[in-house]
Amino acid sequence: MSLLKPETINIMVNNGNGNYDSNILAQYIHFNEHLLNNEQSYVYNKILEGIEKNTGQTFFIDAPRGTGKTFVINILLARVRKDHGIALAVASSGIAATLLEGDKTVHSVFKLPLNLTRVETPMCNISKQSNIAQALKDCKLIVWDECTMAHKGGFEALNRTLKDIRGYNSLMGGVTVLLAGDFQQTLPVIPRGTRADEVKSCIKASYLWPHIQKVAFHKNMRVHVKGDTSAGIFAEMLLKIGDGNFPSLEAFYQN
Ligand SMILES: Nc1ncnc2c1ncn2[C@@H]1O[C@H](COP(=O)(O)OP(=O)(O)OP(=O)(O)O)[C@@H](O)[C@H]1O
Repeated sequence: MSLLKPETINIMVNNGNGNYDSNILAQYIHFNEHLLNNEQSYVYNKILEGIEKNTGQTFFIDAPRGTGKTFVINILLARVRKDHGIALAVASSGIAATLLEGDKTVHSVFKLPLNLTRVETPMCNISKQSNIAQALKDCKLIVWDECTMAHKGGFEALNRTLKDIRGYNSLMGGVTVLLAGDFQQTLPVIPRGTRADEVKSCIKASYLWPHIQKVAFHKNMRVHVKGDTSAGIFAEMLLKIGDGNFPSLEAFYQN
């Protein structure tokens, strides 16, 4: 059988029961794995090793816009699913979720409580008899994109729930978790809250944060691979805004 061209491969396709076509996924991996740049490759292999050795680590990829976070995540998802493993992919917002296979928001999949600020030890609203509980028990990888927008209580609720459902008292119940996001974009939104309230509620302020392995991407692949210089200018502008070094639009474009 001849190989499909990368752009014709749709790894989103499954048979509706969550079963993926291993041949299609193998081709997807074949076409894309060797394209990974050095920093992507380092992170990809580190996470893959964690999954294969079942080390139960939680990783955070600090990835500014266009550095290939979605690209790497989708190859990791394909790697797990090709071998019929369960990999769950969620995002904090609906828009980001559409870029990941699975197309689900973290609230809809993990049934996060809505009153995170008022409950001291929140748990996800998942019954142990449900299908999602079974999937959480069996899964090899959980990806949470845009986690930087999430309230730390949601992250802690997931940790508590995974420990309970999987019956294992280590971080995230021993499953490999990949968090991704960019703290220089959107922080959690706290209704009528101050800037300090937002900083206090983001996952960096969680007691779990020191236990997470941090890795980072720096190279803007929209510029390097796609030659999209305007994406580079926009990304640079976002970085300056995030660093608090953005004077004004006029001054930015004059430099
Ligand atoms: N190693 C690579 N080889 C070829 N293309 C790549 C590589 N890494 C990323 N790309 C391409 O670069 C573009 C940006 O990558 P991607 O969408 O994964 O970035 P991102 O970090 O998720 O960005 P954003 O946060 O803006 O969504 C995409 O078109 C992607 O296919």
